[in-house]
Amino acid sequence: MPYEKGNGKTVVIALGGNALGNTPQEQLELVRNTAKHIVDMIEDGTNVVVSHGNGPQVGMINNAFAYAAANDDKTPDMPFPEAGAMSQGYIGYQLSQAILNELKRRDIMRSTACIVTETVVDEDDPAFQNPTKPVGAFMDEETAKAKAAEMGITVKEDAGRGWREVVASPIPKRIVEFDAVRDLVEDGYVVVSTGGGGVPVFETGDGYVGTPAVIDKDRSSALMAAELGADMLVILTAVEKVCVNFNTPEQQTIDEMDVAQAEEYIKQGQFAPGSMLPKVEACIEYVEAYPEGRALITSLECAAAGLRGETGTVITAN
Ligand SMILES: Nc1ncnc2c1ncn2[C@@H]1O[C@H](COP(=O)(O)OP(=O)(O)O)[C@@H](O)[C@H]1O
Ligand SMILES: NC(=O)OP(=O)(O)O
Repeated sequence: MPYEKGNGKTVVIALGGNALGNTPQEQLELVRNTAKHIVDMIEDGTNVVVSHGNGPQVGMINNAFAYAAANDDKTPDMPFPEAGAMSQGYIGYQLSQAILNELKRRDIMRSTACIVTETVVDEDDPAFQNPTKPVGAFMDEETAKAKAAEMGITVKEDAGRGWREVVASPIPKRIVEFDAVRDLVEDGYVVVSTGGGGVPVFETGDGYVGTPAVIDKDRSSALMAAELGADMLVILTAVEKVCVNFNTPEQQTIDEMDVAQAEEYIKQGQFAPGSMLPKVEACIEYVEAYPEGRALITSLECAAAGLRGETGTVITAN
């Protein structure tokens, strides 16, 4: 039987950490639930490109290889870009399998395709001088500072939630496999791509070369959504709506904001760096590049309702 094509909107979904959990085993359980919410959108005919985070996972892979290589002579040193590609591979495998199983359960004739994706970054990006992207597990301050001294890594406090290793997070310039993603979407595939923002690569005279960094997946998703001319960028995280005065007695949810209002809130410091700020910035980048589009920030559980315009925070160009 031929596969169906979506006949509705095209959306790029960026999945946050709560959709994936902390270990491969926990993730396998969680992605089944994540897949249900994604397939709720597909069932309405929506064409979906799914991207996902990889901060905890690439940190875990990197630490595991570093530990093993330091303690035996059989384990090779694992370059960071390869660790990033491994994280895309196993997360993408679990996600696309869970989505495919859910599609089959509902007798929806769509199929999935998972692409290990590279994203071009600029060698002169100032991010390489100032690491900001949290990777790996949370630590207490003492452990984090001891690891930093022992291993020469940079650690920072992450939005009031503990300490983590940080690596450079350069700006995504171009998604290398973009044409393949577009063609697959046009052919009706549910595409998992740009995981972990894509493996960061430099474009050199000799071709693409991986570099040790982690791109913010929300920014790469914004780039993908703008290039595709997607109707919506959907950023799914742990909160139903973005707030002002977050976590204070004066907290208020935001239903909708245009770029000017969002920039005003950014000036006021309403969105925490390393968590909500890059999400709002990614939404601004997308609607500025593609003003017909609408960006939505909401929770996984509210995703389908958010697409119907019933909840979440919507960001528009004006
Ligand atoms: N102004 C804000 N409004 C809502 N949530 C905020 C705000 N500032 C910070 N946050 C926090 O940011 C978190 C989302 O960032 P993070 O957990 O890093 O993303 P991800 O879901 O991609 O892993 C929310 O769950 C919330 O705890
Ligand atoms: N690459 C990336 O943005 O990962 P997290 O969402 O897990 O931080």
